Amino acid sequence: MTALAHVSLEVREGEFLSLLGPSGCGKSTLLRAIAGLDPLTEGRVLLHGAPVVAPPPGFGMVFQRDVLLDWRNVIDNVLLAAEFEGRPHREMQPRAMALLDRFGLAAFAHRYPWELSGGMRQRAGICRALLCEPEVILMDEPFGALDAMTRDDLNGELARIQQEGKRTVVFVTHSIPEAVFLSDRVAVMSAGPGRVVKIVEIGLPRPRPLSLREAPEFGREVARLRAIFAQLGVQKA
Ligand SMILES: Nc1ncnc2c1ncn2[C@@H]1O[C@H](COP(=O)(O)OP(=O)(O)OP(=O)(O)O)[C@@H](O)[C@H]1O
Repeated sequence: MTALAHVSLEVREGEFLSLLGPSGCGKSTLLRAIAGLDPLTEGRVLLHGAPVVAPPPGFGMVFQRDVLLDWRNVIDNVLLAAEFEGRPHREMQPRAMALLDRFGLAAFAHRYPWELSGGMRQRAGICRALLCEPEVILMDEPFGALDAMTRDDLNGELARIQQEGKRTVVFVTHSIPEAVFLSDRVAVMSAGPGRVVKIVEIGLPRPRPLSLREAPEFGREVARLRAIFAQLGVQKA
């Protein structure tokens, strides 16, 4: 089957771009293609003009389910990112600890993944993705399996982190409000085969506190995206 067709998408340096669309429209496939994780049958992905054929150094990834190693404690799971980049644990340990602290996991640094809740595991996965200060962060529905309150917290934290470092983030989500809250631009996708049908600029100012979600301008952006999906015949994205 053809998972994606005629996708043309430019991600700008330092922007937060979401891939938003219904289940099965190819969001994960596109993200994996960008990461160089899956070979393409046609087309290409370029990073600073050079083709991506394998995960480039300087990419951080967070998946739908955390991929922590059960036999390593939390800080050693975070430090795995340093190992992949050939950087010594000693050098990266303070940063790993600072990240764990920021994500409320300092007290759990020496616990094992099976001793943590789902939200804590996902936070540890985010710390790992951020450890080596990646130029690009790719996130595949990282908060999809979390309860609403944890999801809110992590949305706020992610918005702050992206702003501080002006990092490029490509973020997959089903949730229109989540995409509006986090993004500079939203790539609206539809299925059969997967394609990007529209790119929507989100005109909300930054920084964006969580309370912004109660503001009328936030509701207007959400309604604008819902209307696009309704037009496409997708009731629920
Ligand atoms: N390894 C595979 N082999 C065959 N078909 C696949 C494979 N992976 C994905 N697909 C198909 O490709 C399409 C796109 O899948 P993909 O996982 O990218 O969608 P998605 O938008 O991320 O979905 P979801 O939001 O449910 O995770 C789907 O129709 C899926 O069934």
